Amino acid sequence: MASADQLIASLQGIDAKSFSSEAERIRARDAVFEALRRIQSPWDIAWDHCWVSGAINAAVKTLIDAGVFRKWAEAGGKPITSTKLAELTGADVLLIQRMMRAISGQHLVIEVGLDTYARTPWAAALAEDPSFASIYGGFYHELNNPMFRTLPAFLKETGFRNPTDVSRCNLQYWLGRDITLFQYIGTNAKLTSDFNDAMECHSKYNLTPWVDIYPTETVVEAAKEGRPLVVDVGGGKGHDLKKFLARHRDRVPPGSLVLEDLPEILKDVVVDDDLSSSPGPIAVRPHDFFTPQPEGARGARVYFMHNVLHDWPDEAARRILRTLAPAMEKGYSRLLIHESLVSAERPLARVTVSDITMMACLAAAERSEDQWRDLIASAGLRIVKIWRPVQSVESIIEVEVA
Ligand SMILES: C[S@@+](CC[C@H](N)C(=O)[O-])C[C@H]1O[C@@H](n2cnc3c(N)ncnc32)[C@H](O)[C@@H]1O
Repeated sequence: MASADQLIASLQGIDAKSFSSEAERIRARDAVFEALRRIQSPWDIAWDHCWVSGAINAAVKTLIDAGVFRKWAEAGGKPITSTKLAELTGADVLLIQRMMRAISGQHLVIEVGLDTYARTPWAAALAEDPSFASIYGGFYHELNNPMFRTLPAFLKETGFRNPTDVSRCNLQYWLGRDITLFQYIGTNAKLTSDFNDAMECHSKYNLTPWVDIYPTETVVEAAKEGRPLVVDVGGGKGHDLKKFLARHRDRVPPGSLVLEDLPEILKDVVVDDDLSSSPGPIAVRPHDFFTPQPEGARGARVYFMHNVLHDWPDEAARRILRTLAPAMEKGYSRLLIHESLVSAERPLARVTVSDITMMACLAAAERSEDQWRDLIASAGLRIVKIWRPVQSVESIIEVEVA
């Protein structure tokens, strides 16, 4: 018989800082989650799925919109009552009390006294990192979560076929419009900015930075003069180029890091807010990756694609690669595909959740190593090496012209 007291005692005092490395933290987190599922009754699990997710997302979004986390931080971030939070935000005290009780029940804040709450690292991050708070904004709240509502009906209506047509998938079924995901995001400035923030957060919190996986010193060492160093294809806000820049600032000539994305996605992107030089190291170039690379972006040492190809079914992904390949110099240029690999056995839960997300919004998929090999070979390219960090969600597939 397991002793609840013993178990509870062994879990007391554990937090994210209790482990010797990030890989150890993730191992422990996954084990605790697995144990939780074994302890939960079927009803506990259904309760989490069908009640908790919706109610808590709504409470969190309401508290963010009311300014609770921001005002709490401005007031010093110490334990605080709901009454004080209502006073700071001008919101109804009863409403704030109910929302705070709800998120406290999920251990998102800690009840330390009567109606008094302390911040967790999550609650502090909502105030300190605006892009983290915006995850609960236009992208997830207005798009990512609601689009799942229609996925089962769409799959039923289409005879439970695996979707592969990006222009006739669940997104169009849900929206009732003939529009693809990135076109739809581009129609709304707030959604575009929230989407870019969400991608930045993935890049910041969901994985090992690419410069810690791939030996980026080889990029600067081998660089040919007058050529771009890194072209970030579909690079969003440019957060991955900034990681490279932070590592190699002294060895990056002006304009040699090229940020490419659709014009509407790049419209409000600022890459050089912390850089005084002009022109800065990062050149922003609107570009559609279904068209050939422009003159200034050819023959680069590295073409970098982070979470781009998982947005596209095989045929479109092959077209993107075949369109890019002629810009690569054989024996010199590398394509770094920074993506998840679905393991044959016990694939990471983050990857399988992302797989269903790709299915729902783009009729696309996360790929296994074999699927990546087939796709890359079919575009006239070959894999040099797969850099696969321990316990990390995403790997780097290093590719060159075959
Ligand atoms: C999942 S996001 C990844 C963004 C960024 N690489 C990152 O990892 O945060 C995919 C990116 O591809 C861009 N994209 C979609 N279609 C494109 C196209 N036809 N040409 C260029 N970029 C495109 C999107 O705007 C988006 O920024």
